[in-house]
Amino acid sequence: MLKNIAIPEEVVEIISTLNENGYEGYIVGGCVRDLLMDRTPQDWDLTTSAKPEDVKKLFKKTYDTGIAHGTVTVILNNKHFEITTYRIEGIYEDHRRPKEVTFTNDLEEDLSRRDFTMNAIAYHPKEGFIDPTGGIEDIKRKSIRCVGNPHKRFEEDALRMLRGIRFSSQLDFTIEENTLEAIKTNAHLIAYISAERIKEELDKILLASYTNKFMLLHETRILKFILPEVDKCFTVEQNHPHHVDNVGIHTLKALEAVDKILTLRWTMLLHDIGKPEHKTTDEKGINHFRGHVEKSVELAEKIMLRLRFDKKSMNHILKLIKWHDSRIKEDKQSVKEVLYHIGEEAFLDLLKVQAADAIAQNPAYYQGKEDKLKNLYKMYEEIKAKNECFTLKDLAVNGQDLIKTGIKEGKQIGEILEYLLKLVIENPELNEKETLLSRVKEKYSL
Ligand SMILES: Nc1ccn([C@@H]2O[C@H](COP(=O)(O)OP(=O)(O)OP(=O)(O)O)[C@@H](O)[C@H]2O)c(=O)n1
Repeated sequence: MLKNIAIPEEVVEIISTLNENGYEGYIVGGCVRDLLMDRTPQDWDLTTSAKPEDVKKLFKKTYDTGIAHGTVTVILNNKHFEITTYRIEGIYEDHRRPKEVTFTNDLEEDLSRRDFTMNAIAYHPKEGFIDPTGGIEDIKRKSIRCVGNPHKRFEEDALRMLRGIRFSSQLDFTIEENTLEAIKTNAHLIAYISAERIKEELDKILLASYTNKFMLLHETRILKFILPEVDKCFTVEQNHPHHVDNVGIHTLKALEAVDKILTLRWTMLLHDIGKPEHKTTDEKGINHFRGHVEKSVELAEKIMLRLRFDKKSMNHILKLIKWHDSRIKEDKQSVKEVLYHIGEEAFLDLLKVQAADAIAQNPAYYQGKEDKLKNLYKMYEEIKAKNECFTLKDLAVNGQDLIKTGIKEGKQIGEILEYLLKLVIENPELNEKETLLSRVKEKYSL
């Protein structure tokens, strides 16, 4: 423990300043947890017996962060450190934040109001660890356990249930039995949490190293409340030669198979959510899902609006879901047509999405698909290397050129450009100004 990671000199300086002025000061929370696991902390949070106004007097550069909750940020060497006064939280009214907080002089009281034992450890460079709830042992056991009564912890702040599952998927920790039971019992309280905070935690889970822990969201019933459309997928069997798993398990496998990029992870999570509503079974017992892609797009849009996705990510994800099942023919012309329709960025992502989707299906099916996708990528490279045209901006002729030949400004210009682009996609050698203009003159008798 603490083998490789040094505590920044500024943190040591802040603690010394507090101590020299008669106050206690410790680092606390996520950074102590990270230190104990030999991980580099993202930020360093401190806790102190000094009241916020005293903290402000001790340091030159400070600003109020959450003064009502006792947090002041100190700036040292251009780095920012949050210092929060020891506090006891008052009554929680909305299952998210305490109505008021009371300051205390007792570190242990402060530690005992925190969410999990692994987050309730304080550290002082001279005194070492202060760990009244057994957090160090739990970290060694790779166990996530609530401080005190888990029901009370989750009733106070329902977001903690999602945080617990997020930590489990980031750290590969197991959620301790009573804590897990309490999540199952209190799952419905997640409805009190804002869409933004839910999305933030889901994003972290989707980008975590142990995405298989996503299953905990289903098992605890949290998923039923935050993404019922995805939750339903776990009850839908596919009974199809291409699929060995139910839709939910397939979704999780596809998630793991795609690059750790948020838009791709969300695409995989939502790509089949239309399936539960579009299942039909044929006489051989094989299930079919005709029309599910359109339904997936429709439901995905609703979910992303609900979770307040930014427009750009949302449109990209919708495009990938819409195209995820498309069969791109293995010829350069078809590749160029797809490139024209969805653009380069989406095309490259689509190949990744189709690969992940196939890997997550019956393994026998992926073998053929892998070669096909590689081939499509090769064709794309060739198109790029030869500078072959697939967008209007690559066309050797533009609207102005057409106007100069005597065509009137308006709708017809657009139609002619589309016609020329199609022609050039089929016959790349025609992409020269003179050639294209003479084609136009011929076709439109100019
Ligand atoms: N709902 C919450 C959020 C936070 N905390 C406490 O506040 C500390 C700091 O919270 P935060 O910075 O949000 O999380 P970290 O634990 O630092 O982890 P991460 O930065 O990975 O989110 C936590 O360690 C925990 O002790 C809590 O008790 N309940």
